[in-house]
Amino acid sequence: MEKVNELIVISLGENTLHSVLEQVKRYIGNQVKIRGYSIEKGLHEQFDDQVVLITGDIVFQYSSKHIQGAKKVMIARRALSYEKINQVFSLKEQTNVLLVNDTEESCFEAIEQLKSHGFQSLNFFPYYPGIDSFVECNVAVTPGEAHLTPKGMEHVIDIGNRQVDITTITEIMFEFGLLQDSGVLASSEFVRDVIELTRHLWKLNQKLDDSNLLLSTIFDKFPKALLFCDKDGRITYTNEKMNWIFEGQSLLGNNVLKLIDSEFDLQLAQEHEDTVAVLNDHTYIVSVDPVKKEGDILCYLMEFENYDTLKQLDEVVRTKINHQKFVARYSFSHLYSRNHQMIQMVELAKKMARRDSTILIQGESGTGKELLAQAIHNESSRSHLPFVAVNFAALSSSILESELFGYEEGAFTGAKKGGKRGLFEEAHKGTIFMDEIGDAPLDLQVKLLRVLQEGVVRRVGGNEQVPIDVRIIAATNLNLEEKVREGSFREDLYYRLNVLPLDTVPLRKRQEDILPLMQYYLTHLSGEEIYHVHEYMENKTIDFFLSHPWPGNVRELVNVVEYMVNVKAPRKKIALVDLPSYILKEGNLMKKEHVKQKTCSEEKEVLLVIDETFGIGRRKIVQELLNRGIKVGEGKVKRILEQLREKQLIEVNKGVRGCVITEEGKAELKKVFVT
Ligand SMILES: Nc1ncnc2c1ncn2[C@@H]1O[C@H](COP(=O)(O)OP(=O)(O)OP(=O)(O)O)[C@@H](O)[C@H]1O
Repeated sequence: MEKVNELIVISLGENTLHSVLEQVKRYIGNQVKIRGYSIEKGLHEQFDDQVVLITGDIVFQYSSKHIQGAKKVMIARRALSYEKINQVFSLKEQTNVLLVNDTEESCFEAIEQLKSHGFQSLNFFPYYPGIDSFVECNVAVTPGEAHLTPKGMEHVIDIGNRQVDITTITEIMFEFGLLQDSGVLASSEFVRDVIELTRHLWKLNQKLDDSNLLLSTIFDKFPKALLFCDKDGRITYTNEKMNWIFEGQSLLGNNVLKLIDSEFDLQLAQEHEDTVAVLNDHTYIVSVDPVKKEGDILCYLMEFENYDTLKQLDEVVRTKINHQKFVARYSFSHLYSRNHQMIQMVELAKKMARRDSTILIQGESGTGKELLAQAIHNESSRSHLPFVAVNFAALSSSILESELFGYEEGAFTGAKKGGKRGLFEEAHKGTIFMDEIGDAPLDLQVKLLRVLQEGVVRRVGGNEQVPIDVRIIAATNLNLEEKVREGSFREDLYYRLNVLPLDTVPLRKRQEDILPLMQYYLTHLSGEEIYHVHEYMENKTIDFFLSHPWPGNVRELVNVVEYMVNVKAPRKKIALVDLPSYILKEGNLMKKEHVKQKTCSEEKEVLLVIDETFGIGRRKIVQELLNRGIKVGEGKVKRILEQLREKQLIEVNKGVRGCVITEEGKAELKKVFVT
């Protein structure tokens, strides 16, 4: 029999015919002649001994007489075009949709296919030319037959002609013996189609990714912690600040109700404007907003604002507004520390606040001595009465005297008419804070002592004794014991002041406080809610801060934070180079010293402690070494002291004078620490 090299394609409508012809020609158009016919236009030929491709079962019914003598009849399997189907995804569940096609059968076929592709939740109703009646719908979906949709249809989605699938193409090729020659070509054509489709999907994805990035950047810059969760509370999105509440860990997929304290209720929370909730041991003001689409709740947006910070800001604002001359602004809630020694000290201070005895606060500059004094006053029964601060380092002896004790009219040239009440009188019934008391001139010390002993003041130029009832809190960053030994501070005054001693701890000895204090002040000074310092600065900057010696203590830290808040560029974290140069220099110096100290023997460590703390006893040396991370028992320190004494590097005195370094000792230290 003569070899047939022609393919006959028969479809119901012209539209489908053109689409199928175009597709089949792409694969085998070079090797096989292809002719097409539609039932729509009418069939007049017989296709005996021909190879025939029909576009559906229904075509068979209409063309059976013409193709019964055909050599082979194949039915094309056709798939939906994924490229165009995405519009159907935008339809809401349970929407009534008119499926428009050229025949009843092709309508049902397309409906079946759409359902099998996951569109079960749409209600499809068929529409084809000649249908008796049909369900009125607002939306029509059609595979390439948009021209058939009934008039007045608002929304028509054309998902395009269905594509002849690869198995049908393979069947045709097999029939024409082309599989070996063109099979590769056909499959590569098919692969190309798949690649095209993938590229298209990738582009769509890319667009989604871009808008996601945009949105998450906006959310990350938002000043509060945010999350989205579904109706059951399962978290679907969190911004950076939210993650920092949980120390940077991702919360996606967790249930927000399990993260919040048990009494929290999503429904109730959205009815109230602000609800208080506890998360990871901190209190937050939470507001919940439902995100709705066409009346249905899609998800919830939850905002969290740090309640503790808000409360403190509120207190500061209130005390600033109320600020009068003699008001203490700070309370214990402003004094932050996780350090064991500091916590104990604060507990002690709270107890002392209840009594009236004199307190002496000793500690390095910037460690919060004044803050502590104000907190003690505000915790005491005198809190509603004046808190008067006087700085002994800032004023000369004569001015100090008239400021403290007041003066009578005509007491000296320039004295005010009618005289002036002194600070002791102003502080009557309240507290007087004598800052930098170590700098008080000796002559004034005598007068102070008398006031403390007798509870009366005498104005400059006056004779009258004015009784005063004040609570005294003194502070110094100098070593008063040493000053007593040197003779520059009166021993009797020292004992009079040192009734209730408190010692603040330098920041370098409480590393655990550095980052929380930074976070606290970043939030206060930037006006933004900073949930974790990592939001604000690079890891290297954080490491630097953790190893910085902080000679200016918390005051220095507050200054650095203020500097950072001023220089920080939007969307950029603070890097080391952004820090003020003085702090970088301090850091380097410290590192060198640290290296040297590490190489130093215990004997040298003890010598160093004695050098730094004039007249120190054995027990205090052990404690000081511990503070520096060196554990040496008292017995060993005793032996070391003995050796140092034998080498004449120190003098060991009995009683208060303790151990003192000698000139030889100092020279020895220099040898160790020469760079
Ligand atoms: N534990 C702390 N928590 C929060 N802020 C602190 C703390 N300690 C100190 N500060 C802050 O550090 C700064 C310096 O504190 P303060 O003036 O009380 O130090 P000081 O020891 O009195 O310093 P100086 O001896 O130089 O007078 C202040 O802004 C204070 O609020």
